[in-house]
Amino acid sequence: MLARWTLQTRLISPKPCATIRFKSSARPASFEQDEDAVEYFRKRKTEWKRRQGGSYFLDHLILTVRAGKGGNGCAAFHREKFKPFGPPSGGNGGRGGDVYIRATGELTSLASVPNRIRGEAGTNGQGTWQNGKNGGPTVINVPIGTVVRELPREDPRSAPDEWMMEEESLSGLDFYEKQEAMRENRWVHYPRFGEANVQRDSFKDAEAALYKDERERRYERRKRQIMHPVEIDLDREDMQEDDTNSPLGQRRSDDLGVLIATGGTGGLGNPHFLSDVNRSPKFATKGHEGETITLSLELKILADIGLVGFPNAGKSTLLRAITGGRAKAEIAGYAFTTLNPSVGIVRVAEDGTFEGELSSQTVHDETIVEKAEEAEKMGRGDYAFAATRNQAASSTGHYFDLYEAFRFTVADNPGLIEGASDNIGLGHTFLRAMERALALVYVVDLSGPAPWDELQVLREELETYQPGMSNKARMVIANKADLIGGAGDPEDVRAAREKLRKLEAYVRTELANPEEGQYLDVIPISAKFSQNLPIVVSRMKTYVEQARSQMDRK
Ligand SMILES: Nc1nc2c(ncn2[C@@H]2O[C@H](COP(=O)(O)OP(=O)(O)OP(=O)(O)O)[C@@H](O)[C@H]2O)c(=O)[nH]1
Ligand SMILES: [Mg+2]
Repeated sequence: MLARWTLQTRLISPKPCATIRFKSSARPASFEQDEDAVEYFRKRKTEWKRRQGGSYFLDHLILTVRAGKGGNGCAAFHREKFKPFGPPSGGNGGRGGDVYIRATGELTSLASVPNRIRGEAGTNGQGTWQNGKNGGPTVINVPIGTVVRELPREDPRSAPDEWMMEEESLSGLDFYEKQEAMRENRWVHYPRFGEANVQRDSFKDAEAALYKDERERRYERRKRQIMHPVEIDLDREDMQEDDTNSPLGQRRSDDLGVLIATGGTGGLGNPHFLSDVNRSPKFATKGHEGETITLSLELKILADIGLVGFPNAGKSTLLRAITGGRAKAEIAGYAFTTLNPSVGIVRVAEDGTFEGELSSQTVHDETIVEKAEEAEKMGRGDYAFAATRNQAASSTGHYFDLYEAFRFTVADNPGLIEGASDNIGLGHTFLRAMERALALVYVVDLSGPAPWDELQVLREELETYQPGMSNKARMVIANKADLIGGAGDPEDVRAAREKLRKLEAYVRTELANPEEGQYLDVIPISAKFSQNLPIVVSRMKTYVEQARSQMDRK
């Protein structure tokens, strides 16, 4: 009763939450023991992730780009001894920086791309005809294979452009207030001449011309958005546009990629408004806002193999085990530990050994246990004489950098549960990453009461997400085999064998696709204790090889 009461007060009153807002590493020891608090924070984190609707996953991102704002023009007059009325001398503002997008082989996911990007602003013009400096270009680096699409303006996720933002800020004002606010956004006045300026006909003419120009710009921008929305398939590293300002046939010296948003033009200095009727213009214009564009970035292929399984089946443990601990997937004994798909690279040598196999003695325990062990080792000073990863590898005759013959990527996913299609758990969003995987692998907990039921749910959920998707599944990994069979008691071993056989029978009758001659392999393993992994890796390697050769043939 007491436990429930504490949980409820946390939910309604913000104060205790505020006091326990620290990083997991900085949590006091007592925090980990307060199971209610841990449970509450975990649920809140899962809920938060779900609300994002998958917009920040590694393979998909909604990105708002605003190119740089142009610098303001300057209203100034030349001052010189014996020349009381010098000519207007305000410089123009610098152009705002453009934003480009470029594919690079150095990245493998969209994780490093921020979801808001602002181009560099141009600087303001100054007196004595000094123009402002142009903003430099901003380049967004994305992995090769990224498809970039512009979201239409009607899409609720797309960011408002400068005119929509202005409209919003002016709502509720009367005509004169609006007029004043709009002038404020567009004009720079010579000190103390603001009120006098706006009365003059020359200013009114200039203002009419400015609005006309703005309407044209706005029309052109909207027309472009409708007729030619940005859609780029960045499948090569050297894609770049010719620089329209460079002499014919000459390429831009720097590889900037493809232009996606142009910077705003700089404001005009007051000399621009010099005319027969106005010999002393005391106003200049402000710089234009840069182009705003909302893009959806999608990575075509994220990983070769996708792991699909219930929460806690041991997917993250498996990924760590087959990558030799390089993939930093978090492992814990509660559901939805993994909130984002993460990708690991499996490296296989010529003789079929893989990196994780070299450290087959390693136990991949829960992250919190591993961290505590590491800290203890560190405290004892054990690391001072420990072999480095390369030394350890060379003692077994393997330098992976030298003998690596094949590599493929495996994605660890958040857990999938029954009803994911109704947005229970993390929903389906992360399965998008798996849509284009070359092969899928089911991971089930063999120690559970009915692993075959899990398989059925997984298959149904895949099919609900995308009909035909479950055909990509090639293997069933029966994890946690160490937990069944007891301590070698013949009766327990027999029961364990029986269970495995039942699972195999289920897979053969229910999951196979005999028309295509496809039967799924069932492989019992223990990811935690790295048992029976070589066979898993060699089968995965075969699937990837087959799928790749089929892709080449197409
Ligand atoms: N005994 C035993 N325990 C295992 C094995 N594999 C994983 N576990 C344990 O099972 C629990 C869950 O493991 P995770 O790897 O976090 O499971 P997951 O499928 O990634 O779970 P989610 O991220 O929540 O979907 C942890 O407590 C692991 O230590 C295994 O082979 N044997
Ligand atoms: Mg996990």
